[in-house]
Amino acid sequence: SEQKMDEDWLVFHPSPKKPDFKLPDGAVDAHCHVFGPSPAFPYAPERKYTPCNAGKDQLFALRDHLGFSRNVIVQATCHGKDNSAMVDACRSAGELARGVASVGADISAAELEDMHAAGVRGVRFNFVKRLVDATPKVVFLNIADKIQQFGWSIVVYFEAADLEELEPFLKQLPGIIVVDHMGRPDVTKAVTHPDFQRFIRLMEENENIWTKVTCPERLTVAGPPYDDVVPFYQTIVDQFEDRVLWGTDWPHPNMKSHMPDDGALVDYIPSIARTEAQQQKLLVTNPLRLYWGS
Ligand SMILES: O=C(O)/C=C(\C=C(/O)C(=O)O)C(=O)O
Repeated sequence: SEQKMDEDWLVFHPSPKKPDFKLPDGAVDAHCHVFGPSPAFPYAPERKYTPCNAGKDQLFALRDHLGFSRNVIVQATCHGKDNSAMVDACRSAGELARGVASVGADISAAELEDMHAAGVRGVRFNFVKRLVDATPKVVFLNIADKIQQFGWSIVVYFEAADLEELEPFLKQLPGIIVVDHMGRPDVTKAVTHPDFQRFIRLMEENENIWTKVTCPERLTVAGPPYDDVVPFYQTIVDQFEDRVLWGTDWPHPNMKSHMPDDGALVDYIPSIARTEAQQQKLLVTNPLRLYWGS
């Protein structure tokens, strides 16, 4: 039966603007999701929120509207370990989409092979307490070992307060690790604050750790135009331009303060990556290398 979205859920922007910023040819929206539509693709019983339906056709229409060529579709916690909506979207898009799945320790090589054939190229380990219950780290280490044969990478989602405790675990993970939203820094503390400097040092000391310079709407305290968040992105892009990715985060789960216009988010890119060379790496070279092996 139909699963009703949460009362306080903000639905994605119904008519995003055409961006003023012209995306480079082949640009990749490297962090986005598909939700349902339920009941065809039901939400997980263990979920901590129930989203609006936001299916593959709407995602691909947004891709075309904004001027992107490809998507990396990341499994969201509302679908738990049922990756069917994401895999279906990857299959429909063929070479134009890759996926990042959420799997359990019991995942089989055959299941991984099926997902790889559909375009999945990574797994996601989520540590955000409001989204998931804790998973023993040994489970993640087992999954990390299982995916090496496929050359997959690992997306990790955590909050800045958890980085110190997570750091030894992150350093144990093999392959490329991609941190969602810069590990969610507290932007009321300066870029020079020890907390963000811990994240910078993590990237300095570990060449295999990348990050997404995404979701100013989540990190901001000041609100649009997100002046309090942009210096954090600029610091990361200026220092690690070969290890950054960008994405819309459409359909923007769990936004309560406001719902960004996806076209307006694209227009922030030139303030995040201030040179054409940085924009080319952020939007094309880096995601193609990581998810299309080219
Ligand atoms: O979409 C995001 O990256 C952020 C959020 C949600 C998820 O990632 C998810 O449910 O998997 C959030 O911060 O609520």
